[in-house]
Amino acid sequence: MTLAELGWSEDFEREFAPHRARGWVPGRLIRETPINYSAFIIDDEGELEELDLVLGGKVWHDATNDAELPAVGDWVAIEYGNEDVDHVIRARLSRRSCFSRKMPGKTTEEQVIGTNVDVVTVVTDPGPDHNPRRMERYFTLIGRSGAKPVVLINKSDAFPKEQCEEAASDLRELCPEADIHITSALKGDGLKVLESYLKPGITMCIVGSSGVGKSTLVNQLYGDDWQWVSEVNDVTGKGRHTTTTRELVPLSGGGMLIDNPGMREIQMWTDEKTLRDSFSDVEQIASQCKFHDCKHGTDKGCAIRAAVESGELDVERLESFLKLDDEIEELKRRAKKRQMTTERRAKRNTRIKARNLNDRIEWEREQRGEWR
Ligand SMILES: Nc1nc2c(ncn2[C@@H]2O[C@H](COP(=O)(O)OP(=O)(O)OP(=O)(O)O)[C@@H](O)[C@H]2O)c(=O)[nH]1
Ligand SMILES: [Zn+2]
Repeated sequence: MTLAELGWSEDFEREFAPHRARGWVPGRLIRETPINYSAFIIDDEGELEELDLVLGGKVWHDATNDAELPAVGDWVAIEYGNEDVDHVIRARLSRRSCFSRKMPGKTTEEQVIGTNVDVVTVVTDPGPDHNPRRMERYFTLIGRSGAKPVVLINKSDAFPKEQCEEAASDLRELCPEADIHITSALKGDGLKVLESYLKPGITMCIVGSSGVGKSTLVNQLYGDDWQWVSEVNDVTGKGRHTTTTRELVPLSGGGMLIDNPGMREIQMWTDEKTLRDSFSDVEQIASQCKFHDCKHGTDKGCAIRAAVESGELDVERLESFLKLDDEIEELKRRAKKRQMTTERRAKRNTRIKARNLNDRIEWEREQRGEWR
């Protein structure tokens, strides 16, 4: 295997020159845990090798926020350690693209899901999942990342041809930059489309609602050597293949997939936004209730109840709105659990600093302003 097959390019090589001069080697991050990172490197024999790394003090120090810290997909400069000293990330190369989103909940912190992603594939279907408003959110997210948007309108075998074409033309209108394909994973043409993008060195993410055929497609890509278990019961990642699995997977046919819990949650997040948006008229009325935590029952000064009484708001619509709140509560509960995991992760920096004596010395020296 070569660096190029891992996504390395001449631009990276140029940026890496000063690091090479110091004897550091390039590696691509494939995993991030609360205490360390793992990366792929290409060893002297041209073999793919996996290394565990700790974060160097300067990299941590130079990051002005969490989003600038190394993340899965990043290229980093590695200083080799030995039996007694950890391998250390000494620098992060600039990102060609960055797939991120705002963290769930009230924080405005940006959460990086994957970097140096070339193609983001959204899988949907022409029937129950077809939802231009939700797709618009995906397109915004992908557009911001710098990756190429590709859509598979899957399960074409189960819907009339005209319905597939109609869905495709809706989406083409919505996002002319996107490649829109009508596919059937069952018939195997979905795999062909994915493979046409997955040239050597190309990194792809696959997102989309539950049940649209993502794992079917990914399992076809992996072939016999892997199974993608997409059932995620909760945010701890339970039910996934394994929690310590690589989040960046090289495919035997070329190209790589980035798949991590954040990627799977995009679906949850977009659904919450779409759900809320579809009731914006009711939300608007609710915002005029006297109490911000109004249950719209017997509370004093309830604008919703007034709107129902005056006929401005339909009772049935109110009922689904009230149910919607429960649904969103459930989504938030899951998001919060996820955020707790992320916050634990944010604490890793102190631990990393304490983990490695050399790094702590370097860190303390920096704190005293002795760095260079
Ligand atoms: N008719 C038809 N069914 C499909 C196709 N692709 C997948 N399915 C079926 O749709 C169901 C859901 O497919 P999955 O691959 O599990 O969907 P997913 O997107 O991974 O869903 P989650 O696991 O919930 O994230 C399965 O029963 C598949 O066999 C297709 O092209 N045509
Ligand atoms: Zn009210």
